[in-house]
Amino acid sequence: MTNPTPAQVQRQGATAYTVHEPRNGQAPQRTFLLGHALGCDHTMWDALTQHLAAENRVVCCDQFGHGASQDPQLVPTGPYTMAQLADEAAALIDALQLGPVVWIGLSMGGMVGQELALRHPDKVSALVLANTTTHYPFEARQGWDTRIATIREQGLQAIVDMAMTRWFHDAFRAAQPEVVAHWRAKVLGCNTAGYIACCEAIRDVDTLDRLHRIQVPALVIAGELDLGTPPAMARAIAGQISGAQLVVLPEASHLSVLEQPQAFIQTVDTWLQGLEAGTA
Ligand SMILES: O=C(O)CC1=CCC(=O)O1
Repeated sequence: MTNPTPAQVQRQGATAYTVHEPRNGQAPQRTFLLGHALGCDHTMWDALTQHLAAENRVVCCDQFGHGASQDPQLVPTGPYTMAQLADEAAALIDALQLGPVVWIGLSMGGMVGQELALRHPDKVSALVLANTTTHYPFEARQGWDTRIATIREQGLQAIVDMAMTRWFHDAFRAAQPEVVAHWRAKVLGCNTAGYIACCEAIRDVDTLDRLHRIQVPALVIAGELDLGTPPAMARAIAGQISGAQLVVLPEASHLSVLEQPQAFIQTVDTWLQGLEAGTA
């Protein structure tokens, strides 16, 4: 696993975040704000952060109930909504005076990014939406209800192995058990109520009818083996945002940035170069 230059965890209200200033010592070319998946934390982005922070400012935040955003005095009680999580991200952008950011979000982070761009269009200059969806069909929403009920009754331990099979495909789990163990421990390290509250926001995500309003450049990334947010969901997003690019990563399932970090980084880089050249 790639570790970025250490950055101190800081806090804005209930939200913990890290800031990486450009390593080249120059003014940042762009400012990126990175939103992680359910059950993870900002370190999910270590490889991408390390790469982008060569020339850019990179801010990573921990979602309520995750990582270092677990102070019971500060973190709101659930259920959460995607609008609420997006407003929290907007408040962070304002508090840190980040200006319009390139939001990169995976799964839950991609859902927050959609709402952020819809509710606060002045705060987003471009979007990367990875392994995410605009909504869930009825059966999948029932699946989230079942997951929530199971956690309420038996704790996160009861769902963590299922989560690993959704996050990482069979060959990856066999080849890199230490990575799987690391992220399994992250799930168990979440605040149970916060995890459930985020599940409720995810279950109710609903942006499809509004997505056409997004005007900024967008890159949509899918994993060809992702069962939770399959490529069809990515196609639906890309079909609604004018000019969006869609890339389906081979041999990747849900946590594509962890399974295929180099391919993920290369995809983002190529798209950013296209933005600069005016071709994306
Ligand atoms: O945990 C999962 O099953 C996959 C997932 C859906 C939204 C998210 O952030 O992770």
